[in-house]
Amino acid sequence: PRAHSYTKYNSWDKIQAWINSIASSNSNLISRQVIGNTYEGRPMNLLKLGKKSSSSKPAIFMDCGIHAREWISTAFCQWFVKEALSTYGQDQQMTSLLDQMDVYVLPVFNIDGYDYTHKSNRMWRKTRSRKTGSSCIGADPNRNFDAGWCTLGASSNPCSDTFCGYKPESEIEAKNVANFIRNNKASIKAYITIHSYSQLLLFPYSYTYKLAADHSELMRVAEGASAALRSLYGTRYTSGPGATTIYPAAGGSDDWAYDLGVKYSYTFELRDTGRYGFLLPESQIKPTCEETMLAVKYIASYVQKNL
Ligand SMILES: NCCCCC[C@@H](C[SeH])C(=O)O
Ligand SMILES: [Zn+2]
Ligand SMILES: [Zn+2]
Ligand SMILES: [Zn+2]
Repeated sequence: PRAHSYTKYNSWDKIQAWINSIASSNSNLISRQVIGNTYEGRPMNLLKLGKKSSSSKPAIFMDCGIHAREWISTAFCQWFVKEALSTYGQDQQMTSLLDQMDVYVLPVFNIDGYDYTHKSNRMWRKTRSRKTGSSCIGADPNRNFDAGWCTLGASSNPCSDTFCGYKPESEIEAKNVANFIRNNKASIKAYITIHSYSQLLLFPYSYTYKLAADHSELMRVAEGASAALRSLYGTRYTSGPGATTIYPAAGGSDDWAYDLGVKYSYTFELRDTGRYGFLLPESQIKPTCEETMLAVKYIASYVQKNL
């Protein structure tokens, strides 16, 4: 059977095998922990990148694949891990980052949904949770966090693609991630969540039109990261608060992390702007990931300088 490839959209089985092998590839720089299981019982593997240290280091938390059909997002987290390990020791910025901080990477947040897009419905977005009383399946994890929950830009209809869930963190995947971040909030300085598509770099708030207390700083960093991204292939991103830059949307992981105190909280919407949309060709995985590396490294180095 086809092996794992960084320039293909890997099935969940390939990604799980990749996680197991890469997590044991360099005990000084990477380790793995399971933060809980998905609704259908798949283990949520969190990778921890960073030079091993007996004391706890400041950290960045990045997740991919909240939405099942956004395959370029999941591909990016795999790419990031590969780049981090392969450029540590050569790339000054990555070496400094992993020496000073830890980077937690959740390669696939919504594993059940991701597997479902490979096997059944390519356009599935939500989790695959079931509840008696409704024939419709799943909730939108990015509407299920306890941040203005279900007030706007979300639906209380279980059949909607933006169903907010029966209560905040009703989705076990969201609860597992929220628990981890809550338990580690003293060290987590930044939260980055990867989505597609539209080429946007968003930050809080989406649950209100009110500007965040740190709006101007978050905007400056987003502009710098977008410029870094554009420097490689000229790809243009728009930066701004979610509510006015894309649409109002309550219950998002970024807004929740920000209100918890994780100041540098960003949502990426990767390529493209609609030509292929969620069906971005595999030929664009490499360029998309390379340009996104520049933006993520820009944010990470800014966080480092402002510890
Ligand atoms: N917290 C919401 C950030 C803005 C919306 C992001 C998109 C990604 Se597909 C969405 O969840 O609809
Ligand atoms: Zn998404
Ligand atoms: Zn999106
Ligand atoms: Zn590279």
